[in-house]
Amino acid sequence: MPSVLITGATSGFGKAAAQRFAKAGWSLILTGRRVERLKALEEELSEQVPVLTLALDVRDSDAVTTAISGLPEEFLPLTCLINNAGLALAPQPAQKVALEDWHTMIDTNITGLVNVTHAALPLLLKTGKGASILNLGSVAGQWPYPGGHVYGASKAFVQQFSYNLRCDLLGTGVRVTDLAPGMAETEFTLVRTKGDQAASDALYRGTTPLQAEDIAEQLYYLATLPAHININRLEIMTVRQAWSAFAIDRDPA
Ligand SMILES: NC(=O)C1=CN([C@@H]2O[C@H](COP(=O)(O)OP(=O)(O)OC[C@H]3O[C@@H](n4cnc5c(N)ncnc54)[C@H](OP(=O)(O)O)[C@@H]3O)[C@@H](O)[C@H]2O)C=CC1
Ligand SMILES: O=CCS(=O)(=O)O
Repeated sequence: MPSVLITGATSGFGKAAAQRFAKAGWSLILTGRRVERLKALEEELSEQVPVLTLALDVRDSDAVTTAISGLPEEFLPLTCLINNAGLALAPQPAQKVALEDWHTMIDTNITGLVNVTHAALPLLLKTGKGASILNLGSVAGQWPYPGGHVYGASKAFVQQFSYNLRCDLLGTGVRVTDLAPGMAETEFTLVRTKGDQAASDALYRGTTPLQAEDIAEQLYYLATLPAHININRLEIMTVRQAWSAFAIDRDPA
């Protein structure tokens, strides 16, 4: 039975991915900080497949290394790592943002992802052919927009780190993908606005955002491709989202 390690499984893409991989019979290693949610997910899915939950903050490199290096034999070999835990904060312009918010995004989206990858690499290399690292990037990593500042930059890191990993893992059979979604309705905007439910509802109202299940389906597709195929980057948007024109600063008329 293949096993998948999913960071940020307590909500959104991570939770939907746990449900999707469980449906296909994969063993699940699920992480996140919210213990109650992990417990609820374990209760829901352990009737279908073996589930191991690890209450982890991905920013804590010692905790990450200890947990992943000590995975029980029952959950090995590790076939897929989904580096999903992440967040955006402070949608205001850069000049109005608290430095702490920038640090939180860097510590989570960059350092956290690197911590988990470093700890899981020995296990994935042991699995070799057919193993995958699926990194949650974002359209924000490629396309700038107002208020994107450190969030977009952190996702650009995810893309380049994914590509560079590909170079080093050549010959090992381990695949790496930067999965880059556009607007998707999860708790993402609630977190970004520090709990402003009205702002979150307003963003998704009157359109058709991607749903967590859409991304989970892509993750499952990527993890189960024939072992000789590596999709380097997969950018995915709702058909109701596209780019916009350059902004121009003009003199008053
Ligand atoms: N929704 C969107 O529009 C898009 C989202 N993304 C990316 O997809 C990923 C998932 O986002 P999404 O599902 O939408 O958002 P959610 O807010 O719904 O889920 C985020 C998950 O990340 C976990 N997480 C956050 N910080 C930490 C931390 N320090 N340690 C461990 N886990 C953490 C949360 O768990 P807990 O709080 O329990 O720790 C939660 O399970 C993120 O990387 C995001 O940047 C990319 C493109 C589009
Ligand atoms: O990564 C999230 C999608 S967006 O808010 O940057 O469009």
